[in-house]
Amino acid sequence: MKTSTVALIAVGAVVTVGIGYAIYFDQKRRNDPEFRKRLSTVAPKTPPATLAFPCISVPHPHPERERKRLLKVKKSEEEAFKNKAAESISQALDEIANETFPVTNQDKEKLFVEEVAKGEELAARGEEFYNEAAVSFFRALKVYPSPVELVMIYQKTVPEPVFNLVMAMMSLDVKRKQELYYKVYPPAEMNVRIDELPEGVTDDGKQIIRRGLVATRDFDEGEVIYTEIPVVSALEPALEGQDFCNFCLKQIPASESTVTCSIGCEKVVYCSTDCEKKAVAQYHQYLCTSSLSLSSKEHEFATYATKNNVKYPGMIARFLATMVYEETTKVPTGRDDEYNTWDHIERLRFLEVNPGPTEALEIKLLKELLGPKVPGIDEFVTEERYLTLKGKLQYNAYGVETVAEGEKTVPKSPEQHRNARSTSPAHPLTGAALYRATSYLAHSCEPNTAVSFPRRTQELALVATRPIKQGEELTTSYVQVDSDGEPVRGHVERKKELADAFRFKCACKRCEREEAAAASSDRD
Ligand SMILES: C[S@@+](CC[C@H](N)C(=O)[O-])C[C@H]1O[C@@H](n2cnc3c(N)ncnc32)[C@H](O)[C@@H]1O
Repeated sequence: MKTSTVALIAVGAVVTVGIGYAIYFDQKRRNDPEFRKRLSTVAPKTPPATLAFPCISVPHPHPERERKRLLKVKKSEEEAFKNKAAESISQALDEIANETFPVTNQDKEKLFVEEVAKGEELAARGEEFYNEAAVSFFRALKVYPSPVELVMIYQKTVPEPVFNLVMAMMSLDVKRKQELYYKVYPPAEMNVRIDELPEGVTDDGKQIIRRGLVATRDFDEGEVIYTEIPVVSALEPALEGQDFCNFCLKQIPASESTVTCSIGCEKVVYCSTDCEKKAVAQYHQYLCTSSLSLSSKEHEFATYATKNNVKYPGMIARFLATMVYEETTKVPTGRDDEYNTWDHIERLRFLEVNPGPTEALEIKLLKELLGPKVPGIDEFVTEERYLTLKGKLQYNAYGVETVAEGEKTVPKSPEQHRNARSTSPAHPLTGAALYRATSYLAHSCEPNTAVSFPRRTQELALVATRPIKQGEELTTSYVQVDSDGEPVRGHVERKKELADAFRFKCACKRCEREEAAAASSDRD
């Protein structure tokens, strides 16, 4: 193999797949569990034991015993080889984690060419150098814009044992990054951590684990534990284009003038030029209906949402656009402890959304809207991924309240999400939003926190409703429990609602007390 084979093919491949958005969706594929599953079926394969531990063949008088002995030796050699390979892979990854990777495209390209050449040269020297060769190929993979394409090129050009080592490094790298997530997120200044907690027991006695928020210090009643900006949000369709900001969901006071869309559409307004700029950059450039005919895909998408009074298709479109924005504007540092929007969302649990004609239509509209503008989106938005995203939004999003009760009547949308002040369901919801940390906030019928929107924007503040000790789990109410300090309904009704909407059995102290009281009055 010529020294430049990989580099030559790789350059060709980048040209074919195109750079830009395609890069992003390619990276997503690499992190995709399905893709990883496919990888794990090819790697790590154990090279023949003779490679590292040549078998010593000694004639033996008992052929059957000898066969068994040889089998045993072979098995333990293979095991030792696997362990040794795993150890050196792990060490190599530790070293690579401490390296600083280049930021500019020029420097990345330089590193890529150097590492690939080094890898090829080492691989050509023979088995003894396979580990080092794999490390070089892996480094090249780290800076290459389209890793999946490069893996395919490696598969065709690199000796099989080296390829298997590169694959094993890739798998372990993804696994490590996943495990690191809850160690670095949420950041310390949020005063909470995400812990594994017991959720209950299955019918066959297995413990169910969920993740929840735990305080990392003490809090007084009324103290703000953290504030959080959502990953994605959306106004109620009925408020769009009126006096509500399309970006931060704030109501624009009558004394202030609204900021209109700089691209020129009349469907949305903003409370400030700052909100307008952010919205256009992050998502509105893909959704804007300006200067387009009424039959355009943008109009069709917007009309669908208004006519059916639904926010989630629009939120999914925004979410995908935001991912593209993030990927094309951020300065990569190559650090393993940095996570993007998808990394956050990927971890959230969700309720299954069944495919039906509504979802099929939404996927079609979304693809027609974004497809021509975002290369790679067509393959990325599979039916499964769309339903998963919708399920995650429906399960985890909060209703956002940016107006006081009685200030405005907003038609309720048919979509399900948790309401911030579930003790006051009459409170009008301005929209819905998905938050990274708050998504992990569990339910209790006597919670120790409340979700609020003190700036009357999408920014959420989690407030302690009683003194909280470090290490205590934080909870809020997903459903209406009290009204003006008086219970509005009993544990049976609350439990039913929680089971229907969130599929879990509430076992909070209040439910326990009420159940015990009901049981004792039944006995009397
Ligand atoms: C909004 S989701 C939160 C899940 C979280 N975002 C995650 O991805 O792990 C709500 C789910 O958390 C679990 N949960 C919340 N509060 C709970 C509680 N008090 N007891 C048991 N499970 C609870 C239930 O599975 C519920 O359906």
